[in-house]
Amino acid sequence: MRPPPALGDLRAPHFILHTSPTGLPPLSTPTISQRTSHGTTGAVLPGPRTTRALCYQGPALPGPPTTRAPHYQDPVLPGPHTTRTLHYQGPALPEPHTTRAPHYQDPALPGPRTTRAPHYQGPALPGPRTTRAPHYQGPALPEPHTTRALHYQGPPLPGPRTTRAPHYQGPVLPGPHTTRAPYYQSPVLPGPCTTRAPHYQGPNTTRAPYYQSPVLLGPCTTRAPYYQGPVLPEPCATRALHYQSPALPGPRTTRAPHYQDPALPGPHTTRAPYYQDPTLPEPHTTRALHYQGPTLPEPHTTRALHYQGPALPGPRTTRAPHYQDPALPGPHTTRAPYYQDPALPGPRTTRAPYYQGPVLPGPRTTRAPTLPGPHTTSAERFSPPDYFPAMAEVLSEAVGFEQPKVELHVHLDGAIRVQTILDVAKRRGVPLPADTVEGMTQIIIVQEPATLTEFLGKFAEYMHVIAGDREAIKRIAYEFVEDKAKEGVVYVEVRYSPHFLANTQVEPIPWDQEEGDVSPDDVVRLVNEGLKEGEKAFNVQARSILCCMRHMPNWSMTVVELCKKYRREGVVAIDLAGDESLNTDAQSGHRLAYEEAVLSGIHRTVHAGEVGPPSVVKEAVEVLKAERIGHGYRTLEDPALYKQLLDQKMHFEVCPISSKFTGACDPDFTKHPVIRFREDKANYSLNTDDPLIFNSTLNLDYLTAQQHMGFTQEEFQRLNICAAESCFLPEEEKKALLTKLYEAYGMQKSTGF
Ligand SMILES: O=c1[nH]cnc2c1ncn2[C@@H]1O[C@H](CO)[C@@H](O)[C@H]1O
Repeated sequence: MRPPPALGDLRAPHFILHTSPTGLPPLSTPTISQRTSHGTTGAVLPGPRTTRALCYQGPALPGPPTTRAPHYQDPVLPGPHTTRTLHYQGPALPEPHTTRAPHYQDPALPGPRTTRAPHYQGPALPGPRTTRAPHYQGPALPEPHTTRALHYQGPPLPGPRTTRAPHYQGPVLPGPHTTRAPYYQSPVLPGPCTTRAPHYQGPNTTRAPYYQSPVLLGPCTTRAPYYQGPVLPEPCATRALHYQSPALPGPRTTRAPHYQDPALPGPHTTRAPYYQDPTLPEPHTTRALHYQGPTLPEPHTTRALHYQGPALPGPRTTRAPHYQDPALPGPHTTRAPYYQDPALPGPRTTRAPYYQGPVLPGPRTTRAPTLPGPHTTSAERFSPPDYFPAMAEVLSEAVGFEQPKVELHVHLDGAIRVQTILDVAKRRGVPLPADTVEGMTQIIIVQEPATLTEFLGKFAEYMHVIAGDREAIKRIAYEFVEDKAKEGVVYVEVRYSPHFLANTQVEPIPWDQEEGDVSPDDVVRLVNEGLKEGEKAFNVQARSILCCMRHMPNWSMTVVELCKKYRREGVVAIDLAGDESLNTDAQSGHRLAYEEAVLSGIHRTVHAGEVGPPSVVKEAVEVLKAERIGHGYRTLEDPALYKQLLDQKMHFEVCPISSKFTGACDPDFTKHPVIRFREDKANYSLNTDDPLIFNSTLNLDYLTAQQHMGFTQEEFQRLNICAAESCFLPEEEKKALLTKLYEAYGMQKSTGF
């Protein structure tokens, strides 16, 4: 038997190359004259000059050395001179002259000499010698000879005995045994009996993950994640996550996260996170998260870790936390926290380590945290502030409202015990700037009214200690419930970003962590466990809300999937948190996630109108279908919108102390929007938001409302009943909670508000 020719041996023994007159091989594909020393002729082979396939590498051919041309795949080799096709790697063929298609791997073919072509996807094979499609791995097929190909994408299967596609894991399908294959991609999901994509668990029809049809009708349609199709024709269409086409046609279009094309044409375009091109042409463009480029050329640009807001107006630009360039040019610049350059040029200058206050007014002035006068220095001599407005009230142990309370808006990562941060840091060997509760508290807390952006920077002081540590994550959830019990809370919905506490499967890994093994999914399970154990130990009902983050639209689909996955383990809703001053309109990631939440029956709340304008509230309600609004203070600036929300009994999650320290509201509490809410008998609640960072408690929020805004016990009762009515518990459990409150308040249910 003749061995097959090696790749470098094409001309021998069967090939003759027609070479060019120069003697060199021609540039075009050489003509191959085919010949054989054996004159045998198979039925399908045209003549005696058959040859071996180019690159044939199969086993020795059993018969005489006839062969087929490259890529020849006719399975019906009738006679004794058949051969193997290119790349054949199957098992030994049982009979001398049959052949198998390439990649065919089922050894159990029932009949003699039958075979199917690779990738066969046709209908049921009629006779006893049928076979399965390549790679088919599904369960036993109910009928003896039928089969469906993997990746079946046809219309609904008509009869009761059709099969399920391999890997199908969805819920029970409504019709008798029909199904769609995984990767079903039909855009026309018409009626109530259409099926769900794999993993889909919601009540209504939906599109499959990875849905890619480009023909979405109408101006406001969205594209699926991973959409990579052609340019979208309508102005309001959003771009898919990972969309990378530079040809965005209209003004105000946004770029997908990870978009990195520097040639953004219009004045309103935004840059994606991770954008790192230093040559931003327009004065009002913003810099992306983690921007690390050179000095910014224009006076109004800014840098800030996480800062993504609009251009800062004046020459007092700020530097990002962690910024360490000592060459700060102007008189009003500030130093970043951690700035430690000893070579500060002028007299009396100093920077307290970890200084995070607002822009300092004069040249070279400085303040250690909370030092009262100008030009003072030394963080060591720092003592706790006496101007913190509510501190005296805490010390007096006055209680604003002693009856059972419901809290709906509190961030788990903004409600950690300082002692726990210290303990975990010690156990993990994480250095911290202070090793006492007092010292660390002073570093973490917001000392005076700041901006939301500055406030959000505070999380960076300690999140790296807790994130990625299973024990710590579970512990903070458990301790949180204990703290709420002590505050007289009987039902709480606590929120957090699973991504912010993870150190793997999150892009980018937050808080400068090394990659680890705690995924957002793990985080949710750990928090669920901690809350559950806390519930048992402290007799508080605790549910959770998972946060999408404004600056991370590419996390949002995962967030909604986690909501769906853990809806039976205490996760009740999705939220959108983070810096509202970001230009987020048409951020498809959030929009798609909220669409999915609607379709899946996941409850929805959105941070809106805290520092952002009423349009953000409107968008939250109309586009994201929010059922509650986080904060919502600035709704009052749009009377029509406010009236509409009053009429529809929209719930406002009000956080009085928070609103002062994030700069959301006038620090004068007598001017607080919640007074208007009260007067209008709006549906709202009182909440702490981030008690760690505001150094506050729920009692302090109630005391503030009582002492500075004239709230009565009756109003406290009313707002707690509003909170219970707007909570995200299932109806039955909500009723039980309401009954508990009515009893505690000594009310008949009918006297509700
Ligand atoms: O008042 C707030 N407004 C907007 N975002 C907030 C506020 N408080 C906390 N977070 C953000 O929500 C994340 C998840 O809990 C926190 O890490 C913080 O970044």
